[in-house]
Amino acid sequence: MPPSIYRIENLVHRYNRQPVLTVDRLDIEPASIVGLVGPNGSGKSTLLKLMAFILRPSEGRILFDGLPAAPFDDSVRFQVTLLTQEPYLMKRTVFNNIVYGLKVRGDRGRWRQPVRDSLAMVGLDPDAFVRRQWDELSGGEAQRVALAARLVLKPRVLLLDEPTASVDARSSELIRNASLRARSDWGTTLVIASHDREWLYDVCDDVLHLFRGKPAGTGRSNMIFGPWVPRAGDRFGKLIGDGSYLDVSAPPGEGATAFIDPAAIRILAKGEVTVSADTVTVDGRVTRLSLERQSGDLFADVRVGPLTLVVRVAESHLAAMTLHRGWPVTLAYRPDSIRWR
Ligand SMILES: Nc1ncnc2c1ncn2[C@@H]1O[C@H](COP(=O)(O)OP(=O)(O)OP(=O)(O)O)[C@@H](O)[C@H]1O
Repeated sequence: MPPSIYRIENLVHRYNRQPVLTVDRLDIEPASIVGLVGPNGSGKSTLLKLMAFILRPSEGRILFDGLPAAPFDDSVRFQVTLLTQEPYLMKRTVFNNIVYGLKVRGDRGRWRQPVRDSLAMVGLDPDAFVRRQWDELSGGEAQRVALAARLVLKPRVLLLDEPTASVDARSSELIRNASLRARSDWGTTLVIASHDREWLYDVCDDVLHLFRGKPAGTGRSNMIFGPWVPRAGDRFGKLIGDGSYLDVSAPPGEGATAFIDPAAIRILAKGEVTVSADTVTVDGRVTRLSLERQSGDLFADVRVGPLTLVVRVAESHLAAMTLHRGWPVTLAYRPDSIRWR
């Protein structure tokens, strides 16, 4: 088996002596597409910069292809490219922006066709765009030119930080397609940080959650923040409007965050009443149904007051319910299935 393209061991990163990221162990397989999700400040951009070798970890090490990688060393840095959150275009034409990385890497080949190919890959007509100046582009076009400038390198690793943050649905779709093509055409490994969970789950093989600077599990997960209010018995709850609550087990502290596995929540079939004393229910409305590419599992997003909960719809339950966008549903779960952090 080839080594992981990245292996992170005992990594701590600090800014001004404050630890912001701690990763005991993380492996990323070649040609995988891995998502990073987490609240603001959870360390996603820091992790991407460390993986791009433009930051040096305060402690620990990053193996690249099984070998310890020296930050700032061109031999690894040139295999990896990072599209930052606010990509910067130089005050030049689109063509010159795109070939810049090739020049830096000492590529003296013919650039015309690769530039045209990379523009086409992000859905920009090469004839209309190669000669444009940097300031003759919309925000979404600039974002896609910046991505084209990374794709032209045919990188082994493409790191994307919030690639869809300021673009419309069509551009998001094009960025998704370009990411999938980079993997299938060149075996590129992608690591993508995004707040757009649905987009991310659609593109990625797996999604890593970061929470307060630490990995907090993989896959689809519901992360729910307090405040938590005492309820009857030993229950607590989160007020979700109109005097209704999302009930939880006793939180370990005031600022604790609840994680509910989508597979631990059930949509009750029509007419079904609950179940057992240790199960609670909450009403919501289906806002989206999606099929996970890798597993073939069906997921429903259910709006519950201000929250959206992701629920895995078990195949055995599918026949017993009709699910449509906009339909009211009742969710049932056991508060003791909640994990706290
Ligand atoms: N250059 C820096 N100097 C000092 N602190 C920093 C620096 N960059 C980031 N931080 C802090 O490190 C923590 C992690 O930031 P990071 O940008 O990695 O988070 P993020 O998950 O990408 O957040 P967001 O979703 O808001 O982009 C935050 O507390 C942030 O304030």
